[in-house]
Order: sequence, then structure tokens, then C-alpha cells
Amino acid sequence: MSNAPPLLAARGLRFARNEQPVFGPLAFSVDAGEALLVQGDNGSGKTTLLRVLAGLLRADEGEIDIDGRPAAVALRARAIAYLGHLPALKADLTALENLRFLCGLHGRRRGQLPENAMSIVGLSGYEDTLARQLSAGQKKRLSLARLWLSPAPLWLLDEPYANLDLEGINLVNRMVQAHLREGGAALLTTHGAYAAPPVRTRMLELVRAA
Ligand SMILES: Nc1ncnc2c1ncn2[C@@H]1O[C@H](COP(=O)(O)OP(=O)(O)OP(=O)(O)O)[C@@H](O)[C@H]1O
Repeated sequence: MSNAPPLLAARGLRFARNEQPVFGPLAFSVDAGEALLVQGDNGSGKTTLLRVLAGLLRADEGEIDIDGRPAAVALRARAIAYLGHLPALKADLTALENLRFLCGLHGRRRGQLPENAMSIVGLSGYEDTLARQLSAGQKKRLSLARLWLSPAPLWLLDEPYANLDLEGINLVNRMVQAHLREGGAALLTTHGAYAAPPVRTRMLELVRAA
């Protein structure tokens, strides 16, 4: 049995807006090789939780550890890849330029190049298309290519299936499966149907505060 600490652990994590509780206190952990499925109705705080974990919002209380260490800014920057609702792309760069730019900024997964990632997500032929000219689903695929290229072990995926066709849903699942096989972990939010990838999965149910 391994004594490795969880890749992500949260204790007593609580978040409120204008003194109105959004979630918590929550305690959960996810090990390398596991997925954590964050479920809950619209407005139950799933996006807020992921933003807190990513360091984009500050929790009111609680602790977050990454790989057994307090999640300081530099550690989060290295360890976390966040896929939000909006594709964080540079609209006036081409698809390939976007990926190259991000690899220059954050480094890249060993053995992977932007060109391979374009092909993996089914965007071969769109290398020179400006990001703003891509459809919503194509932008999502480009964000998935960016995710795939990230060297970060911990994926925070907010509604990763949104805007994707069936093949895109399978693509997300294959990516999650491969990432976990390589020792990564993934948190995924969903408010409904979930096309579960066949991986070891923990569940976290959020309930909308009264
Ligand atoms: N920028 C904001 N300012 C004020 N309140 C907000 C803001 N963003 C979210 N909220 C509120 O916080 C609560 C949790 O929202 P959140 O987006 O985290 O829920 P969610 O579970 O991700 O919902 P959905 O399934 O609809 O995406 C909701 O009551 C929402 O109205």
C-alpha cells in the first residue's frame, strides 16, 4: 500500500457570499489515479468550489493541501489545470498559436506537442484558424487540447461535457482515463447526466444552501 498523501485534500472548506453560505464546511480528498465527481443542482456551488480550489476565489475557512503541502500560489500554478465554462483563449491568435503561447507560459506534458494535441482533439486542419472563428464546440476542443498539453497533475474540469457532441464526450473520457493512468487526478462537475469515464471515482454531492 502506498503512503503517498492525496493529490488534493480539503478540510473544513467553507465559502459564503455576503454572509450567505454557498457551500461547506466540506472535507474531501482525491488520490493520484482517481476522479472526484462533484454533483449538485444548478446554483449548488460547484463552479464556486472549483474556483476556490483553483485559487481564483478565497475560502472563508478551511485548508487545502496539494500533495501533502498547503496550496500556496506557486504550488497551485504548477499543480492545477483549470477548465472553466469560458474558453480562456486569445481570440486573435490562431488555434495553434494559442497552444504554443500557453506551452511557452506553463510548459507542457512530456512527449506532447501542440500539433499532436490538435490532432488528438479532432482539430487537425484548423491550426491556422483564428480562435474567434471557431464554433463553441471547437473552442471547447481547443481548451481540451490546452488541458492535455498542461504538465499539471490535477485537473479541475467545470462541466467538461458542455457544448460537446457524443464524440467529444468520449474524447473527454479518454483524456481523463489517460491522465489518471499517468498518475494525475481530476475533479469534474456536473448537474445532470454524466458520461462516467471508467476510472476509480469518488463522489461529492453539493446541496444548495437554504
Ligand atoms: N459572481 C457572482 N456574484 C454573486 N453570486 C454569485 C456569483 N456567481 C455565483 N453566484 C451565486 O453562488 C451560488 C453558487 O453558484 P455556482 O455558479 O457555484 O453554482 P453551480 O453549482 O456551479 O451552478 P450551475 O450548475 O448552474 O453551473 C449561486 O447561488 C449563484 O447565484
